[in-house]
Amino acid sequence: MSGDARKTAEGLTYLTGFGNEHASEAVPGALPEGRNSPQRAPLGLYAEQLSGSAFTEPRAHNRRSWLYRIRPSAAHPAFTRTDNGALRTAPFTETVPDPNRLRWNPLPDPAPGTDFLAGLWTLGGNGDATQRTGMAVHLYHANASMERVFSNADGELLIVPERGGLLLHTEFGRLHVEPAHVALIPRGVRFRVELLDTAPDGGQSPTARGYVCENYGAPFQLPDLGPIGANGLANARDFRAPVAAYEDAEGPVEVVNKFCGNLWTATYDHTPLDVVAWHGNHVPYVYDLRRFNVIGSISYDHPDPSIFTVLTSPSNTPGLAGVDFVVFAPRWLVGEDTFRPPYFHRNVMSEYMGLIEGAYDAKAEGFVPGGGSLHNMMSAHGPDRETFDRAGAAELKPQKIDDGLAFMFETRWPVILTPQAAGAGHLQQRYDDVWQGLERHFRV
Ligand SMILES: O=C(O)Cc1cc(O)ccc1O
Ligand SMILES: [Fe+2]
Repeated sequence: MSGDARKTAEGLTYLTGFGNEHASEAVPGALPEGRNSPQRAPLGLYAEQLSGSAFTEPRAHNRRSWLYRIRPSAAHPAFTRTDNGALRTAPFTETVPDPNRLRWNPLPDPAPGTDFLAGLWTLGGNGDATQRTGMAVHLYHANASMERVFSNADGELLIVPERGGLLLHTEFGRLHVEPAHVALIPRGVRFRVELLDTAPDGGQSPTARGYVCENYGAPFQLPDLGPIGANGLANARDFRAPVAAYEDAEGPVEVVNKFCGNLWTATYDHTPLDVVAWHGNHVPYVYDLRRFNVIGSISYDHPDPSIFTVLTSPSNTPGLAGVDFVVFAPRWLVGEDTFRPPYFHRNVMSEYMGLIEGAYDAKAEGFVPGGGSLHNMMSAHGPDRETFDRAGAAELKPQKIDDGLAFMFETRWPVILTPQAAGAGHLQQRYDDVWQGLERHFRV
């Protein structure tokens, strides 16, 4: 059942609830009653199904939406290849997998006129888009709104803004997303990105920067809660889907489609964002990370960060995610006789981390908003020397961590870099040094 439609501060109305069977019409009567595909759809619209799962997947995993649109999506000319820019897709085979701990500064400024699509820059990833497995880590840095429309056949896109608000014009309606929010565009859904904010330095041109997890595998879902109970972590009611809002424009519109790793373009004679009504569960959504209900230890020890999972893309092995999206949100630390920051560890999973604002409690410096770190499978990492020394000497009174918002894309396979990430000018050269000088304290 669909949640209530709610109006937000940004003036947009949303439908609430994760995975719901939503329904929305921008014009009263546009949505057929009692059937999906009447002989003639209301108001002269075309009915079209968009499937996000095989028709026959179990009901709990079945995803599809019905769209009622001015023109059917099929009405378009042939796509032709266009330049992929800095966007790359799995399989990633161009560099030797690197066991080193790696860290990057933010992307350099884009050339004038760079829209969200042109501003996408792939760091690396794993799996194979044609096999619908694995993931990619992208960053974006844009300074122009999209005039064109984009869709991705290869997977869903989890957009994590770090700088600048975005208005996402999707086939399903509009979503507003800003730093500390995330947005998800499902596989195949067409959208364009309008930049909302001017540069922080007071410059007039808008600017937007952030991260994207492209998930080729099973769609993100909420993690099971097990003994946590019926509530907590990301609560389903805080996920917001758009209400139907359509554009009705004739004239040339460029539509770009990423298919098996390449960008293809076609010039339509109308906008494809012409959906007047829809219903279904294959829908885009936004989520405010500040709503995350952080659960942690109230006795001793530092729990594994799986306790901070917002969304998970499961594999066929229970508990083994293709990719998890994890947030390190403001929280209290109260553990007694406990080393409170992240521990030293080696992990069979591979960890890409980014920073949305402030600082991260395992790194005293060098890990900056807009930057990122990669700790691939089994690479040894943890607190830097300064953090280790400080945490070992700290008085263990209750402590609020509220000066930052970090996240992790944690994946079952190593992240293989693109050549542009391996050779980037903004790749830090001496990251290993943060673990230099950890002194020997052993005494018998
Ligand atoms: O490496 C990191 O900073 C991420 C992380 C955080 C934590 O609290 C425990 C384990 C872990 O990998
Ligand atoms: Fe880690």
